[in-house]
Amino acid sequence: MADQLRFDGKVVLVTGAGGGLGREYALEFARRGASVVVNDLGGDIKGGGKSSVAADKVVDEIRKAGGKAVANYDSVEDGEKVVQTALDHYGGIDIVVNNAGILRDRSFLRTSDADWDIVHRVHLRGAFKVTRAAWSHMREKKFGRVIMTSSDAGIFGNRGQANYSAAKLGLYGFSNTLAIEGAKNNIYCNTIAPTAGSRLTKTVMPDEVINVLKPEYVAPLVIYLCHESSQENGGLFEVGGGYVTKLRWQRAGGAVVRKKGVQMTAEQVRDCWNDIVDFETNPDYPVNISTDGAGRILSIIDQIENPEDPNAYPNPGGKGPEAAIGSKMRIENVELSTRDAMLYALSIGVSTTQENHLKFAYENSEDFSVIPTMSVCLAFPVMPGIMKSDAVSIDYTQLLHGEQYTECFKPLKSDEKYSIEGELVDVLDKGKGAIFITEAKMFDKNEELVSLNQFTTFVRGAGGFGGKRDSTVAKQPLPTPDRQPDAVVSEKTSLDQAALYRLSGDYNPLHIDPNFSAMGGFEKPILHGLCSYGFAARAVLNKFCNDDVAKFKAMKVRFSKPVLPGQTLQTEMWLEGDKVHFCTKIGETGQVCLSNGYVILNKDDRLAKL
Ligand SMILES: CCCCCCC[C@@H](O)CC(=O)SCCNC(=O)CCNC(=O)[C@H](O)C(C)(C)COP(=O)(O)OP(=O)(O)OC[C@H]1O[C@@H](n2cnc3c(N)ncnc32)[C@H](O)[C@@H]1OP(=O)(O)O
Repeated sequence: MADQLRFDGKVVLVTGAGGGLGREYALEFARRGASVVVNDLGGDIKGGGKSSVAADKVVDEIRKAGGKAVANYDSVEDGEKVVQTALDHYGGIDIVVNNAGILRDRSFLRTSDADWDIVHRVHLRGAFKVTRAAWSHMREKKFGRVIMTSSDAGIFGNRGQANYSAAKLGLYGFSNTLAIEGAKNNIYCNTIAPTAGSRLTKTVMPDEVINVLKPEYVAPLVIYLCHESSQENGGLFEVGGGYVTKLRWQRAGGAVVRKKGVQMTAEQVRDCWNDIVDFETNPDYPVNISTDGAGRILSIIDQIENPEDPNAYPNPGGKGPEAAIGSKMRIENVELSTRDAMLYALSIGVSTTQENHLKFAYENSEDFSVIPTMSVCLAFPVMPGIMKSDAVSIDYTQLLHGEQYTECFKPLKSDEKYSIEGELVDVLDKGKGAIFITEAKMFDKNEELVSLNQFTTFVRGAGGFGGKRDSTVAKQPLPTPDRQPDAVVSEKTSLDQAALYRLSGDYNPLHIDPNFSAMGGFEKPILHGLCSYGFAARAVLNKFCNDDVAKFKAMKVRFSKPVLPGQTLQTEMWLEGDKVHFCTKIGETGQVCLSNGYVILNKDDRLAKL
C-alpha cells in the first residue's frame, strides 16, 4: 500500500503487551515496520504473579511474521529497565504506548490502602516512570509520540472503581502537561479511553459484548496518533467497536457573583445558580491554562473592579490582551546605590583588566559614573507589574525579551532616589507570538525626567488573538550600514554572567534554573537580553564616547538570538552622523544576537555639562 502509515526505523515500546489491546498494538506496529519492545510482567489482572510467557508469545508471533520484537518482563514501575531494553536492542526509543494496567475493583467503602496504592502505582506511577525514562531520548531526536491509556471510568466515574477512575483521569492530566512540555521537541502526547474486550474488561462485561469490542478496532487510532504525520497533541479520544471520537471541555457561561465593594455570600451563589450551570447561553471550550484559565479569571476580576468597562463580562471573548493597553503603575523611592551601580557595571563586563574600570567599579574614583543603560534595571520592576495586571495572562516559560530602547535625559546619579512610572503602551499580534510594549519613565526627586525605557517583550505561542501586527508607538530598530565596521569589540562573557547579572534585578529563572529554561525549550539557562545590551552599550561608550556617559543619548536594539553564558559577544560598530549603528554577533557561532542596533550620541552641551 503506497500510503500506508509506516514505522520503519522507529522503536516502539508497548507496556502490558502480552495480551488484549497491548498485544494488538505490538503486532500492528511490527507489521508496519517498527522494532517493538513487548513489555509484560506476566502477572494476573490484580497485579499478582510474574511470568515471561505472555510477552514471549507475542514476540514469537511477531518474529514468525517477519517482524522485529524483543521481550521485556519488568514492572512498569521500573521504567528505566523497561526503556533500557529498547536502548540495548535497538539503540533508541521513539514511541511509548502506556497500556499496562491492573484492576482492584471494590466499592469505595471497602477499598483498602493497598487497593488504592497498587492501582495508582501501576497505572499512574508506571506511566510516569516509563515515559520519563524515554523522554530525554525522544528530546534528543526531536521526535516522540506517547499514548496514555485512560478510561471512561475515569472520565465519567464507575461504580466500584474509585481507585481505577482516579488513576485513569490522572493519566489525562499527566498527558496534558507532557503535551505542552513536549511540543517544542516534536513530542506529542495523547490519551485514549478505549472500550475493548480484554483481561480487564472481561471481569465487568458479558461475552457477547466483549466479542464485538475487538482490540483491532482500537489499535488503528493508536497507530495513527503515533505516526510522524499526525500533528494531534494533547487530545483525549474515546475509541471502541469501530467508533473514534475526540472529547473536550465545555464550560458554562457562569455568573459573576461578586460585586465591587460588597461581601460575597453563599446566598448570592444560590441566587445565581441557574447561570452558573447554564451551558446554553454563553458556553466556551477552554483549552489553555493561561488564556482560558487564570487569564480569564483575571479578566473577570478586571470587569468586577471596573464595572463601567464596555467589554463587561459575560462577554470576555470580545476582550483580547489589548484591553490592558494603558495599564499603569508607579513605584516611588527606587534607590540607585553606589554599590548597585558597581555591581551592574561588573555584571555587564566591566573588569579590572580594563584600563577604564575604576570609573565604573570604584566608588572613590574622581570621575565615578553610572553606566547609562543601568536605568533598565531600575525601571524593570514596573514591567512584570503591568503585564501581570488586568487582562494580560502570560506563560512565563515562553517569554523572551524582544527589543529595548533607552533614552537618557540626565546622567544617572548614585545614592539618589527615583520614581518610575510604567505604562503598557501597545500589544501586537505576531501570529506565533504576542508582543507587549511597556514604557517606563524615570523621574528624579524634582520630578524631572531622567530616562525613558521601552521594553518589548515577546511571548511565544500567545499570538493569534486577532490583534494588530505593527505599532505606531514602538521605537524601530535601524538597519546597519553595508560596509566594513569602523570599530569592533569582542568580549567573552563568563559562564556565571547570567548568575551575576540577575543580581541587578531581573530574577527571571530562565537565566539560572535549568528546569525552567528547559520548559522554555532551551538546553541551558540563557543570558539576559539586557546583559548583552549592557555589553554593547559599553562597547559604544568606549569606542565613540571616550567612556563619557554624558555623550550617550539613546540606544535601541532587537534581541534576535539567545546567547549562552560563556559565549563571546562581538560588537561591530559604524559611525554615521550622530548615530553609532551596531550589531552584535556570537563569536563562537557567527549568529547575530543583537540586530539593527543604534546609539544616538549626545551633541547637547547642556546635558554634557550636567
Ligand atoms: C513580565 C516580565 C517581563 C520580563 C521581560 C524580560 C525578561 C528577561 O528575563 C527575558 C530575557 O532576557 S530573554 C533573553 C533575551 N532575548 C532573547 O534571547 C530572544 C532572542 N530572539 C529570538 O529568539 C527570536 O527573535 C524570537 C523567538 C523572539 C522570535 O523569533 P521567531 O519566532 O522566529 O520570529 P520571526 O518569524 O523571526 O518573526 C515573527 C514576527 O515577530 C517579529 N520579531 C521577531 N523577533 C522579534 C524580537 N526579538 N522582538 C520583536 N519582534 C520580533 C518579526 O519582525 C516578525 O514580525 P513581522 O512578521 O510583522 O515582521
